[in-house]
Amino acid sequence: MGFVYAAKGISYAFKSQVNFKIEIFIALAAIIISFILKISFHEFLWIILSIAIVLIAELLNTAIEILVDFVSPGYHEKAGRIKDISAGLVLVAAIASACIGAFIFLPKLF
Ligand SMILES: Nc1ncnc2c1ncn2[C@@H]1O[C@H](COP(=O)(O)OP(=O)(O)OP(=O)(O)O)[C@@H](O)[C@H]1O
Repeated sequence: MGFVYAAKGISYAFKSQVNFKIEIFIALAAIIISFILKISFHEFLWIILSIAIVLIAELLNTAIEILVDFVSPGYHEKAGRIKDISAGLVLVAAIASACIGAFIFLPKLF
């Protein structure tokens, strides 16, 4: 039944996080563009991996934010620091994914 709880967690992240919705939208767009541009199987694996790291980062960030708010509801410098670092991990994943997407898609477009 672990799958049901996992689905509940992903569903919560989707409903509560605007960024997660945007990332899902970009992921679907990337998959559609992959088919339109007929990228290779290995290139498609990189796209899947890129999508996964961003979604995993966003889920982790969401969990960390909830955990911080739970253990430290008030203002605390360290609570803010943890959230900033957590936001940083999403940014690193997003930049890496954008680079991978650009390296795969751009040469096929221009
Ligand atoms: N309890 C806190 N103590 C100190 N600073 C905080 C605290 N909560 C948030 N902050 C600061 O505000 C920033 C934004 O925090 P917030 O919880 O609103 O996250 P967010 O990035 O806006 O995420 P989301 O929009 O997904 O809820 C944090 O990165 C941190 O710098």
